[in-house]
Amino acid sequence: MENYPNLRGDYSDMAPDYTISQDWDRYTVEEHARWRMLYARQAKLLKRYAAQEFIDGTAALDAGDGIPDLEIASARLAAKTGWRLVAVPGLIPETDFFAHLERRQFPVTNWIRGADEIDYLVEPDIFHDFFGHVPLLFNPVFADYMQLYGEKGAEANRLGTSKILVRLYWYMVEFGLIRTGDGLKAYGAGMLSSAAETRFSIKDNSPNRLCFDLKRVMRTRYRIDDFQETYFVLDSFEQLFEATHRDFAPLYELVQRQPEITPDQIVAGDRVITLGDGSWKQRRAAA
Ligand SMILES: C[C@H](O)[C@H](O)[C@H]1CNc2nc(N)[nH]c(=O)c2N1
Ligand SMILES: N[C@@H](Cc1ccccc1)C(=O)O
Ligand SMILES: [Fe+2]
Repeated sequence: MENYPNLRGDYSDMAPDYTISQDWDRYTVEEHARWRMLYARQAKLLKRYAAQEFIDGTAALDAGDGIPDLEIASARLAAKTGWRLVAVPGLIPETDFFAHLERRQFPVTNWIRGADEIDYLVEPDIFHDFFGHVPLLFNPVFADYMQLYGEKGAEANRLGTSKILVRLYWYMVEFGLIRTGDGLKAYGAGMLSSAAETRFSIKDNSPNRLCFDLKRVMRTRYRIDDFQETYFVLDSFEQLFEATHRDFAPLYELVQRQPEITPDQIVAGDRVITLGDGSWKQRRAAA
């Protein structure tokens, strides 16, 4: 939460676990129309840019007609993988976020982005949380991964070390790519809720696209205020699940002792080489 420049949302009447009632009836006609526009535009990009598992989950949700009622969507999701949706006023502290995932509950922000930030916004809104994250919760492997992630999160919080785990979430849940027989596809929620970053992450030749390597992901800092400089590519969701389950804890000690690297750097043996003109650092410093 401390990273985000301006927290929005009404946190006044929420429960201790940050949940609120969605009050689906209070959305305006204009907000529903904005949802339909966002949805129609992004749905057009899925065939070319999104992983099939994501497309399947979107079809199961069938939420194109307007801002979804979370209780209805939650019942449909629970029947499939046991995940439920809860409404929250916006970004919530990592401890609470992980605790929800550990209980197979996904927090969904209750407000929708403004007309002036349709292509990209820094904070998660209901379009990002619902359209971006919920479809893959219909996929059994990813559904289990997200709960495992929550369990690791609770453990990391007890160790006071969630920074490294958040990188894993950031790169592999928010901005992950996957290699398929039909080429490179996006599955990360952070890309697939942003039309601009969806295209950028697959088509643009400026970002690095690296094979998934858990240790490198754990060491690499990320941006919260712009498209990513580096995307990691999975061979399968099972690969992510197995690596996290088996290697996160043992690697954790090692990574703690190594210097962190920025996305425009690569590690060759014991050397760290900065790619490009190092502009990432200036931009980062400016951010
Ligand atoms: C996992 C990591 O802590 C991540 O930044 C969390 C923090 N809090 C959040 N809070 C909400 N409501 N939604 C999110 O996606 C996140 N992401
Ligand atoms: N940038 C995403 C929203 C997002 C916020 C925070 C983390 C990841 C993604 C969008 O425009 O839809
Ligand atoms: Fe997200």
